[in-house]
Amino acid sequence: MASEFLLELNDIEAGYGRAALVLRGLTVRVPPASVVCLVGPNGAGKSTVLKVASGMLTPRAGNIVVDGDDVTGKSPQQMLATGLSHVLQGHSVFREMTVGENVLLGAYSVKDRKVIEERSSFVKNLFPIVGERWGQLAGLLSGGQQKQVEFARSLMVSPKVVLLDEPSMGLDPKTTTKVFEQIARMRDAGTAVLLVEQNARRALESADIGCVLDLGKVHITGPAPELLADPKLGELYLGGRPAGLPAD
Ligand SMILES: Nc1ncnc2c1ncn2[C@@H]1O[C@H](COP(=O)(O)OP(=O)(O)OP(=O)(O)O)[C@@H](O)[C@H]1O
Repeated sequence: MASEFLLELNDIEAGYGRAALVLRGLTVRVPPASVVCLVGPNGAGKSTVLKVASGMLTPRAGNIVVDGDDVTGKSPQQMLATGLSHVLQGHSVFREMTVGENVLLGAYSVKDRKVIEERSSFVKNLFPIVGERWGQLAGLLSGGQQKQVEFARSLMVSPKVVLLDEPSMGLDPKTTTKVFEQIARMRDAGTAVLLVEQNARRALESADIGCVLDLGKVHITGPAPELLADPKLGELYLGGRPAGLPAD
């Protein structure tokens, strides 16, 4: 029987070295064909959640389940092999390499040339700019186009869930809108997405499910439109009231 969730982080406790815990009993679940968005104040632990999910940080308690299999304690390479692909915060495109070379880096663990060709065609189709600029230096692309190269690279392992850390960072509002459209395309093409964002309101507008993280726990989770419409949540975490709502 297929699992109800592609990724489950259950009751996770995690932190860095001897410092106090950052995550204190956090639970996040990602259903198939969904974009789940984690929002919360600076330093709440959003990026730490993704590091735990991708095996960069081993939790001190709790478990990680991918499509029904407990994968807690696996290395980043093993997590990638189980179907979790992490796109880190900031820009990770190699500017002096071509777009194609950047994308193919994501397929370094894939040995079958035919599979690599099939997946290359898939990402070129999903992100047309990647196909159009395949042979050009990646450094010549705009910030939003480079993001698409990063997304394409992450899809070359055919992941179950892509983990996106602040995909809108450094992008102007128009480009941000385009990047969120590309994220929805990834979901529609069959890859679930867990993303974290500072730009909470904008991210929730494009997400299916929202999770509000504070003090190392998820305090509220639900359909993103409901979270967006909640005036209390708006004031506390989303930088103001929903549009059109009168003041008390
Ligand atoms: N490598 C690290 N070593 C030690 N502490 C760290 C490390 N990375 C993060 N932290 C600490 O963990 C806490 C949570 O950080 P994290 O980056 O997960 O938060 P965040 O919610 O993503 O923040 P932001 O929105 O500002 O990016 C912070 O107090 C931070 O200082």
